[in-house]
Amino acid sequence: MTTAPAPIASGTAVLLVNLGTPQAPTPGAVRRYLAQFLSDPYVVQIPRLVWWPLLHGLVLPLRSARVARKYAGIWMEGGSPLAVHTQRLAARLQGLLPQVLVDHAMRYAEPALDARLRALAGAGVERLLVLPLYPQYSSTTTGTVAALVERERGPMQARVVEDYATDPGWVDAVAASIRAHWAAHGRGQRLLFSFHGLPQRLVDGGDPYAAQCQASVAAIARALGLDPSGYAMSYQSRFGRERWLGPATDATVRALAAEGVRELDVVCPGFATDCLETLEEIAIENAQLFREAGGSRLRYIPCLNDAPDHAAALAAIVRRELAAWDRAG
Ligand SMILES: C=CC1=C(C)c2cc3[nH]c(cc4nc(cc5[nH]c(cc1n2)c(C)c5CCC(=O)O)C(CCC(=O)O)=C4C)c(C)c3C=C
Ligand SMILES: [Fe+2]
Ligand SMILES: [Fe+2]
Repeated sequence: MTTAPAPIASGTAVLLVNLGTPQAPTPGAVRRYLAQFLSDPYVVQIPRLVWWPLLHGLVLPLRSARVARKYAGIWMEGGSPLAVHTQRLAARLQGLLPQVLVDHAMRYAEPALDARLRALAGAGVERLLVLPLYPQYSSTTTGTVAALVERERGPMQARVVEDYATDPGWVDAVAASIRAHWAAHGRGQRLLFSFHGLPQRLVDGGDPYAAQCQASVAAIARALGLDPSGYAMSYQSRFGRERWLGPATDATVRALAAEGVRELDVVCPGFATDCLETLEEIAIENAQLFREAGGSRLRYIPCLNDAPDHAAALAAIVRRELAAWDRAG
């Protein structure tokens, strides 16, 4: 992970950046990961003097072991799903873009973003296109990646893709994955689009995330020819006590069961790769909630991960961004 990539002729590289994930499904590794993640002022905006004792005295001791057990339930042979799928997607993208170097990094944990930036600069990269693996922009995700890139890019010129929430190639890839899932596993009575949540305060303060999630849903539903009565949208993974974006996924899943929906399909187009929040929270926890509320089956539709048309959509975004960069000089 720390070896410098070979120099490339064009001096241009593409860096995929994902959130990051623990190195092992153990309380210690989860604690180290959460400590770094939840110390980022872009993610938690409580003053350090107040937050630090709470984080280290309460949140980490209470959360680490419980969350480690959840990771253990979804761990793959090659590691955490988010790490495995991100690595495979980067390899697939490199195959489609032989003229540039494709690398990947994580905002938290390994391979660390700041270390990859130094390695790329050291390998002679002059121009770096950063593609955060978040289709919808939020200051808590894309924003913190952009800030770290700006601080650590060294002599490289860097450009960050802000979002691809309604990119036609990406929308078509998501729609195709939903159609393929219906063809292989049957189609439920309703399709739920579930996105990671965000404190409502950030949305009120101008974060475009919620509007972009809505735009993604509208575009995917249009590509599928869905009637508004055929789908719903909600936000999952609430953290802490303040009000988060709603409606909440767990309440929505229960409400749909109470309404008489027996077979429910759930897709998570805010996540480029499968992770704890999809494989555990949706496919295990919410599936159980749905059954407890009277539903018969919740079918989780996987993320695009390293699907060929996912890599093709990202390659098209990269080519377009590099061309725009060339034109801008
Ligand atoms: C204040 C807390 C959090 C904000 C704001 C937040 C925004 C946010 N997160 C994602 C994507 C992912 N989050 C994941 C896990 C995760 N998220 C939080 C907290 C906030 N997220 C925590 C504490 C955790 C860890 C798990 C837990 O302790 O419950 C993941 C999965 C990581 C994995 O290893 O699989 C992803 C992906 C987005 C897109 C987002 C804002 C829009
Ligand atoms: Fe999160
Ligand atoms: Fe969660």
